[in-house]
Amino acid sequence: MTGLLSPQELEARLRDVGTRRYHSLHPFHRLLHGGRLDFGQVQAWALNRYYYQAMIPVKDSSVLARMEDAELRRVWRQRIIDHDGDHAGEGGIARWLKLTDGLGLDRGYVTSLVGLLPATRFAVEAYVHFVREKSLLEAIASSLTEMFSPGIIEERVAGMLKNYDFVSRETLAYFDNRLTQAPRDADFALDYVKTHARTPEQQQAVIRALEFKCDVLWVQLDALYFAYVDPKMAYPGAFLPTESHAPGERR
Ligand SMILES: O=C(O)c1cc(C(=O)O)c2c(n1)C(=O)C(=O)c1cc(C(=O)O)[nH]c1-2
Repeated sequence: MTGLLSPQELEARLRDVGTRRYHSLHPFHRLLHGGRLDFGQVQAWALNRYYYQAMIPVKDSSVLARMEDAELRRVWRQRIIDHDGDHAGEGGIARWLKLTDGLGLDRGYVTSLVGLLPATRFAVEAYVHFVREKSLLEAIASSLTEMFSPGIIEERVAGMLKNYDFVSRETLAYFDNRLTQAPRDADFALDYVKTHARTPEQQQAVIRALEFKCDVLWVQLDALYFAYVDPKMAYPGAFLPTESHAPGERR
């Protein structure tokens, strides 16, 4: 068993997990950002990721419900507001739907989840269950992938704007707010785990929680790759792009 790490050593171990396992390394993202996906494949990505977006506030509500400290709840509740907004039509989920609108996907179809790949559903549900079942420390640690998200978001927005004429700054606006929200959230969560993981066992549990979360993100891209890139075996009933993938062409 590894001995007790200093807070700095723990942070270094966590950053190392990201370097090796974060979903920026996945071949599907390399294709997405490099402009090598067609319109239908980008639609499939946005449609599946909608479920992740929609469930993030459900996940954070579960985390919040387990916090017995009002000060902690006051900080964490901002995450739910960021995604749900204060009013209908505001917040991250609404902005994600602007992206699926911009890609010509019917809102009713997207939000019905009918076209979702089963692996997307299972991965996202696993994240929600994880934060309910594990310790609060592990639940908070599992959000730490956000330490690595500003890099991938900058790469994604620049790459997609350059390479696809069917997306615009406006349809990708979801990511603008994430560039400030993610570092704020990640700094808080990182400070929390560095302060509260006080035994070797707790520190290992924190590292495993981050590895688990990398798995949640990675497996969603595995499923997209299998269904829509190679060997293109989408689950029966899952979203199928139309035959023609001319950029800008609507389904
Ligand atoms: O675009 C991305 O690559 C990316 C990654 C992550 C992440 O690393 O978990 C999140 C998001 N985006 C995101 O938009 C988001 O709201 C979010 C919330 C969380 C979380 O675990 O609480 N991760 C992420």
